[in-house]
Amino acid sequence: MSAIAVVGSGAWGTALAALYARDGSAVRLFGRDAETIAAIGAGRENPRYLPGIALPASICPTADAAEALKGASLVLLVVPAQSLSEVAAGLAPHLRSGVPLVLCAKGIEQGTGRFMSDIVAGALPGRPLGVLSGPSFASDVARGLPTAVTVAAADAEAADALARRLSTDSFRCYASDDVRGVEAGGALKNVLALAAGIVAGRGLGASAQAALITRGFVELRRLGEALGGRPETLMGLSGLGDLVLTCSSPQSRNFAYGAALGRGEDVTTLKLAEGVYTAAIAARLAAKTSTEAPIVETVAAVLSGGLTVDAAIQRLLARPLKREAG
Ligand SMILES: NC(=O)C1=CN([C@@H]2O[C@H](COP(=O)(O)OP(=O)(O)OC[C@H]3O[C@@H](n4cnc5c(N)ncnc54)[C@H](O)[C@@H]3O)[C@@H](O)[C@H]2O)C=CC1
Ligand SMILES: O=C(CO)COP(=O)(O)O
Repeated sequence: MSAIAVVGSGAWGTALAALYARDGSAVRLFGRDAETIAAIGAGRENPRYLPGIALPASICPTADAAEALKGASLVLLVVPAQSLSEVAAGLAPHLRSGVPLVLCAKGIEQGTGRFMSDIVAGALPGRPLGVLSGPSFASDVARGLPTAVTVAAADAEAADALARRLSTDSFRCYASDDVRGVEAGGALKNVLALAAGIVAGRGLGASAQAALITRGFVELRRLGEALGGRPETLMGLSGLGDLVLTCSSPQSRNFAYGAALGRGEDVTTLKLAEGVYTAAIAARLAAKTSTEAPIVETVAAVLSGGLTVDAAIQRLLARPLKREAG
């Protein structure tokens, strides 16, 4: 099989590298952190981001972008959303034309409101793009546990081809031509997972948790549609599917971050929680599109320090009553 280059050697990049290496692809894993790259090469483990999970010996880790991308027929971009613009621009000299880029981050660029596909279309114009998103914890995928995700491309046949290429025996990819819907689902579920974590951390109970997830999904769907996604996509793996996963498991870094906030703990040492960076811009996009998104707005206000957790809960509960379908 042809070579896959994975750009980003954090938890998700390492997991995807392990997935495709086990599936028989030649995989090069590029990371900027030479220490982590050396550790992966020497110990067949990513001690910083996926400790305790054995990685296939066939993964070729490298800190050299040119080496990683040389001859690759598929490139997975797996760096955090706020770094994607810088990383994509740095890859330009090393990328062959026509090689598909698959965007695996879940977020919205803070300063600009751009989704991942907009960022890469700007930094690397004219490249075929796909977006991969859905319920998939890195540690599950790295261990070979099964899941299903969505792979989107603007052209339906290109999406079908990418989904075939990215599917393995344990990783089932559904194709979609709704790029924005898939991106919006992946980005917004992180903000709602923060809210679900806050509810859990504050000890508000399972009933509140279910209510929050359900109303959170209404917001994900409403805002996702306002931003150009289709309802059926937002009800799919990248929206509802990933929302269910991350709102119900402390394995989610966003949920864990929210839970720590809910318990009143220090959050400064916690792992990357993309929702922390997406919340404010998602709230701004809701305002810009006149979309009602009270949970997203409340999460943004708590994160900015404008609202305490208790005041946030009171604010959501005291909203004017309304019809459920509205
Ligand atoms: N961890 C998970 O279970 C999943 C994560 N994702 C998404 O994948 C994206 C990446 O997440 P993780 O790998 O989990 O994060 P992580 O925090 O584990 O790793 C981030 C990696 O990106 C690298 N990086 C950061 N800024 C960089 C820059 N400017 N240049 C080069 N490399 C840079 C870091 O060195 C690190 O290797 C996020 O958007 C996340 O939402 C998606 C699905 C599952
Ligand atoms: O997106 C994910 C699983 O699908 C990972 O979620 P967290 O970033 O909250 O851990």
